[in-house]
Amino acid sequence: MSILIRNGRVIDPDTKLDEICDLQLEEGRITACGKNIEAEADVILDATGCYVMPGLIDMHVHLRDPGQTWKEDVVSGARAAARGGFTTVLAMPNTKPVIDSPDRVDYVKVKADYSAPIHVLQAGAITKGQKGEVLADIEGMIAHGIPAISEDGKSVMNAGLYKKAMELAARHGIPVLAHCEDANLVNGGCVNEDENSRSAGLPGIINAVEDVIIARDILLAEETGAHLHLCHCSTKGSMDILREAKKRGMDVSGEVCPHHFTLTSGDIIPGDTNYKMNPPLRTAEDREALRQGLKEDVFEVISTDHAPHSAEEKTATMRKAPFGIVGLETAAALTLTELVDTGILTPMQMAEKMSYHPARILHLEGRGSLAPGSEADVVIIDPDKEYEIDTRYFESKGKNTPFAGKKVKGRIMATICGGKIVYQDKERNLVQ
Ligand SMILES: NC(=O)N[C@@H](CC(=O)O)C(=O)O
Ligand SMILES: [Zn+2]
Repeated sequence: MSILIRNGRVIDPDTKLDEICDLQLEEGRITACGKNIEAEADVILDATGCYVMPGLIDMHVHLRDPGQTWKEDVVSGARAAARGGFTTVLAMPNTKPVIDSPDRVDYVKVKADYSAPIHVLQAGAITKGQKGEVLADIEGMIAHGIPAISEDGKSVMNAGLYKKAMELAARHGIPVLAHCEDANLVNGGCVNEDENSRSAGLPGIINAVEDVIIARDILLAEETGAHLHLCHCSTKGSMDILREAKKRGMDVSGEVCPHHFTLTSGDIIPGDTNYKMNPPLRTAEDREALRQGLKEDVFEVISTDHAPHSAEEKTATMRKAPFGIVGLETAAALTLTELVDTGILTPMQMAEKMSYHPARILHLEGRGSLAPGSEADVVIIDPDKEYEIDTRYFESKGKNTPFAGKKVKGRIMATICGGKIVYQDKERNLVQ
């Protein structure tokens, strides 16, 4: 199978190329990039007016498989990813049961290999059952292919245990993905602690819940030499502390999710649990700091924290409903609309944060790049296409998003994974 993508704006952070040209894919690899490639191809795609980027990579998704497959499963999640322009996702281990052993890593791997249209990677939990008491079989899971460890959904509150996990991660050269939340400071909070939470009479979550653990984890990473990656940063403090750590030359990185750079707690529609996620929507000051941190590359990654829940579960009250919103099918459009179209990020930075840096941090050889020899994982995006987000078209089982009905600019036209077209927009046919 060979594909020739003609006349797109090819944006490749790896080779720093940003120009209108053609891209050739053969037998699952990128084989050529240049102007007016004269070659036979099984499929020719006309990408005029579109960005052609390395397939997007999402370092933070919840696929709910095993155990809660009414919310999502490996296959529905992977289809949603393909529709969102993603060719690789990393699933978090807070499933039921928790992915804390080589066998459970294999379960996801086998299911994905047989049935998922894109690459699905699995992160291993840090402690058995995410109970925070004893370490999981981290080395066993590394032998079975996990690219990272994470206790996502919570923090490992025992710093001594966490330090041991970091030492293992450092020894094996894999990153530690840190969900930063001090369990003893949360205090039953369900939204950000501010005048909005107080007027709604809801228990609030203070910024220190996140910042205290970010600071602790950075000190532990400094001590152990582990690569620390901060998940879903939401506060101004996270940006300030991360920037300081980088100034000291530390190997630490951080991600921001589209909802945190788009919305604030002031946008919450009272009682609408599609605005409830963890960490919560913060203040305008926090959002500005996140945007600035993305612009200045303090945060090198945009991830979705795709967290599907069923409509029934989300009909509960703000206090009782589960935390989390879906993100795979809205992330590229929100990034384009909120950050690229506004001049905060260049298209190149978008490709860096949504593909190149995730590949680099997770050590995914041959991904996040359009250089010849790389895997033929490519996304074609029309940055000018305007439309309203409509959850009826979502491939995800989860429809829990605060962005339903939002007008956005930027649409995935095609997703190619391993040299195969795994998603194509129905309105505009690129095939010539
Ligand atoms: N982010 C969320 O609000 N929820 C996530 C957990 C997490 O990513 O921390 C989930 O698993 O539902
Ligand atoms: Zn988390």
